[in-house]
Amino acid sequence: MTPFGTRLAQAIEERGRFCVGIDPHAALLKEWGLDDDVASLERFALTVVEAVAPVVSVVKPQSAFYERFGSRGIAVLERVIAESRAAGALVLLDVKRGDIGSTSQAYADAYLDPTSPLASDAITASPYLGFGSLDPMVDACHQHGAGLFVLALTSNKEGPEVQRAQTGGGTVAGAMLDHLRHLNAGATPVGSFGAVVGATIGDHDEDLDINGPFLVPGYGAQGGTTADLARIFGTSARWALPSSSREVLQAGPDVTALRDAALRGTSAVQELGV
Ligand SMILES: O=C(O)c1cc(=O)[nH]c(=O)n1[C@@H]1O[C@H](COP(=O)(O)O)[C@@H](O)[C@H]1O
Repeated sequence: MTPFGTRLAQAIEERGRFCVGIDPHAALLKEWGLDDDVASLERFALTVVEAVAPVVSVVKPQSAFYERFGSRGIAVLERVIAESRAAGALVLLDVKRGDIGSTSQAYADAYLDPTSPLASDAITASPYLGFGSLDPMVDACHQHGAGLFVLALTSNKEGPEVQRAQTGGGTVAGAMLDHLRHLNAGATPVGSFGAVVGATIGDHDEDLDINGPFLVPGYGAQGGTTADLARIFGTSARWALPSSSREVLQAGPDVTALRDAALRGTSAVQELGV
């Protein structure tokens, strides 16, 4: 299987650099004139897939919004994943998993093994049980050409308490970035092991030269802008993938309006020229 980093580079080349989060919030279902039930969840999510999966490089369904409807919600998530991939988008499943190694293996089997019903191109992972606890996921990525986006500097205001804590040689986030740099060493055009760095983070002193991609949430509804991409990533901005959920989803339920919102997002990044 072609490595995820190579597949991401190809998708960006063809479709530009923008990720749409498919997050069916209860408030958005209401805004779209839908009920808060599983039929509405399906209608919402598949409308977004129809609108954006044929045009953006990456979609990012956040699992919690599907899980809250139980097994029938998970069945909708399976369709979102399969139909998005069939339409040519890479699927980054936002599950933020992390556990002891033996359980991480089960998460790898659930999300990264191509024979699983929830198999995705990449997932988000939390390294805060120790980066090495993610080893089974890293191995699965090597085996199946999948990708991992590891939380480094998240977009929420509570993140710095843990992520900016000093370890002696630098910050906790810096240690996570070091691990990613090591995993991506020598990969071309870019490695498969990404970092999550929010568009809302303030100034930082981290070395973001990890030869890997960045998922950049916090863009749009949380206040992040294209100017923040240049500010935060500097020369590493080429592989920074801004991700927006609510700002795009608010354009629905009209399919054309949703697609236009996604295309505007892609153009804004392109115009930035970094
Ligand atoms: O991993 C993520 O995607 C993520 C990391 C982070 O630091 N901040 C963050 O907001 N997210 C996710 O990105 C999405 C942000 O949604 P909007 O604020 O509506 O664009 C949600 O699905 C969050 O769970």
